[in-house]
Amino acid sequence: MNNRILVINPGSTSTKVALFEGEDVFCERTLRHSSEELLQFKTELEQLDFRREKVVNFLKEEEITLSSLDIVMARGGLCKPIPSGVYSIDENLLHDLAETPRKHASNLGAKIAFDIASKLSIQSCIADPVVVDELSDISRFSGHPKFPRISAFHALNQKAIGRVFSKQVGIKYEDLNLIIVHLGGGISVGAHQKGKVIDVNQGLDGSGPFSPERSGSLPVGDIIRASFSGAYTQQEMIEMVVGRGGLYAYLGTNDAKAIREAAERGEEKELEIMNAMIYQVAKEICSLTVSLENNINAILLTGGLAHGKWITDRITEKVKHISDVHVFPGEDEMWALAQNGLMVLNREAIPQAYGETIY
Ligand SMILES: Nc1ncnc2c1ncn2[C@@H]1O[C@H](COP(=O)(O)OP(=O)(O)O)[C@@H](O)[C@H]1O
Ligand SMILES: CCCC(=O)OP(=O)(O)O
Repeated sequence: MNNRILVINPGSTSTKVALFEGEDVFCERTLRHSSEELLQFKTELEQLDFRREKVVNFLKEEEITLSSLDIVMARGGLCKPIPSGVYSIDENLLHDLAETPRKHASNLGAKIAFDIASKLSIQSCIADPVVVDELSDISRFSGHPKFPRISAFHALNQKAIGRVFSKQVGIKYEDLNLIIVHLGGGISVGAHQKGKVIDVNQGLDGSGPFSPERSGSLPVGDIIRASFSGAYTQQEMIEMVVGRGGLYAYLGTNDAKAIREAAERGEEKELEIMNAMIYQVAKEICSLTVSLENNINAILLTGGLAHGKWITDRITEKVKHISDVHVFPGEDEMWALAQNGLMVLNREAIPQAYGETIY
């Protein structure tokens, strides 16, 4: 067996697909989806066929023989809160991902992986889905018992980057205190205390800095009044928060690269909005010094926007008094999923049953 692992990772602005052979990447592609392309669908679930077709086309274009695959790994979505780990994709999991009221592209990964794997009678799994929940008790308080804070963030990439950094410094991830910032279509800022994410902004539709396509925290009274004003549908309100919030709302595009380039050229509006986003990210980082009791080994910046040195330099300038800042551009989610797949194939990890681990 060659240990051929197909990895599928749907994010808010892209579907990343890769084929690994053991530890090595054989081929990899980021299939970008523009705001226009995605906004033709009313819900994420409606994007299923569109995204699955993109994955199947990738397999054809790369001339990958389906029968040569050994396992399919996908980034997991907004199912019920579960511990960090690797999970078999089963009907239970697919049901919860289809029914969840919280919509996100990662809800589609398991279904696409399952459909491909079942035809081949091979295993399909998710690992460290976005609902990994290790919050401390105190960080669950929001301000009203009806609305506790929940854990929804870039768990897979934050943990993978935490482990990459731990290897670099020769200290176990479980022995480090880190603030890890994922700067993607959504932005999440996590306090990693000895291997557990004890506090993190709800990076989907809850709180934190605004991002290329999300509003982050909004003035809640104004939101309630707008929701009941009759001026907007529920869908329109949700889209102001996820999909058409943040950079998109201010500038009409979620393409942070193009906006960063314009800001660097000195275009006034782009510069002002980029500076505001950077300011909010830095504020969020500083807030986690409380969660980690000022005992922080390093701050790690990762995600697509971390390719922009202009952005990471500005964040660094604002938070370098807390700890050293290290930049890991892009993300290691594909590699992390492949590693989990390899461990399953080598029987070093036994996939857990989702239904038995829900908190
Ligand atoms: N060099 C760059 N400078 C600034 N932003 C970038 C750069 N490269 C990519 N990006 C932005 O990163 C975002 C996508 O981040 P990524 O982590 O890949 O997204 P997703 O959250 O969809 O997986 C896009 O807004 C893209 O424009
Ligand atoms: C729910 C948090 C995960 C997330 O926001 O992922 P993307 O930035 O890839 O959309």
